[in-house]
Amino acid sequence: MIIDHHPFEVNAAGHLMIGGVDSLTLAEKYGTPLYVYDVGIIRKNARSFVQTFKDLDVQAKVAYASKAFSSIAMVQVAKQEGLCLDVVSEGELYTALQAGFPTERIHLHGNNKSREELKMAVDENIGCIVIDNLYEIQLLEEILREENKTIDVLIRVTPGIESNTHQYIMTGNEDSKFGFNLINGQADEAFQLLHNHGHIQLKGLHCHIGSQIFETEGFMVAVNLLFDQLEKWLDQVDFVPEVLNLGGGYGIRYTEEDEPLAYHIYAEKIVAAVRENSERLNISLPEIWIEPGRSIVGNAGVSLYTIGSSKEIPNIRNYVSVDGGMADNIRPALYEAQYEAVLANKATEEPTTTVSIAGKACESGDMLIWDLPLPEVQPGDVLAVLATGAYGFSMASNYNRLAKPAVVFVEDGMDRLVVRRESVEDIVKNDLSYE
Ligand SMILES: Cc1ncc(COP(=O)(O)O)c(C=O)c1O
Ligand SMILES: N[C@@H](CCCC[NH3+])C(=O)O
Repeated sequence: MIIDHHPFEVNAAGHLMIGGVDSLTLAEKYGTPLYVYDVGIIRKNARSFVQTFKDLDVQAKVAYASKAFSSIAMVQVAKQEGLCLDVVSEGELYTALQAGFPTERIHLHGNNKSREELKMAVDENIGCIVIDNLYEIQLLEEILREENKTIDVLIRVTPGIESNTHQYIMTGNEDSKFGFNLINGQADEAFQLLHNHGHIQLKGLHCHIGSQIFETEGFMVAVNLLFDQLEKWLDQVDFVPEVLNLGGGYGIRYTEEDEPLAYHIYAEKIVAAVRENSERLNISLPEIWIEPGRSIVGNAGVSLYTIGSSKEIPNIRNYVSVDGGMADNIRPALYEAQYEAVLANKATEEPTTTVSIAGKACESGDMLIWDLPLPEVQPGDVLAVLATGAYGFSMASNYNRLAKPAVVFVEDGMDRLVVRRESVEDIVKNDLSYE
């Protein structure tokens, strides 16, 4: 059964339960489309990374990559769990500040950070800036000189690894817009500028090899490549890194075909590789940082939709349309991402039909799921698309001027609205008249 691949229960009435609440009650109370998160699952995911490092007795920081899902409530959960926070823009940083997130636990990323974003980071005394390019170094130097301040940084390097994932979400390969390439000497150029800098404290290196990765080999190779470079800097100028950040990318289960590793396995393998290399170089073990995004929130999120019209094309396909689609989940259209779904009101009924789930946008590509086995579908049924917690809300748009759905958190049988549904007034609120 589809529901067996996902961490949700079904009640005696056959309704999907999320965090101890009947999903139909949520659909009724808040309307659809609706993003619902089981906060208990978010906490469990976060703790499995944090606990592994504790068990291994290594200094580590787990930074939640807030691009996966950023909202004030989510940032507050990350704070409660003792995580650090990876932000990549003024908006994500502002969200963190509004959430009261401790600034020293915030890390700023981005391949084109603006002067304003860098200044905001410096003014707020955030914990670390991950330097991506030479232009950024120039901007940051100017700001720090003007303000006579210092800040901790990591150099983001691109190790030249083709991770086993979709081309658009692969980031560590040589031909990438991110970071300084290790192979062609760009990383060395950044290092020469940054080590022994008056205002910039170089703490170590960062690399992120890609996203939705199901094996540990790529992380091992990345660690080895980072250490090959570090060895040179150790020999040349006695540079010993205090921090190594291995990024995020830990894969989750969207469908039955996905076979993710338990999160502790990634952490254990990374620690083993860093330990082995540190021993080889005879340096102390650097602090290990990771930046999981999808693996913290992905499987905790469910998108609820109401079924509307359908179109049967004999011998070809049955289309069933829902009240959302690519505007609230662009991933199927953008990456051909696959999802599974159940009827929330018939979650354990055997499938009797196969339908393709269409969104309501004026776009043929607005399909959420192709060929989904379901029980008999009626208008008004609630469809629950599973594992939509990462890069759904955060990549949502107002295409066709569709309003963004609300977000509800559920924990221990209690539900709470954490992002209000947009209204049509919200959609036109920045429009100005031209009459
Ligand atoms: C630098 C960096 N860190 C962390 C992440 C989070 O990745 P994921 O959500 O796959 O864990 C990303 C996105 O891929 C990223 O680019
Ligand atoms: N947005 C991508 C992953 C993010 C990549 C970020 N570097 C996805 O939905 O899978």
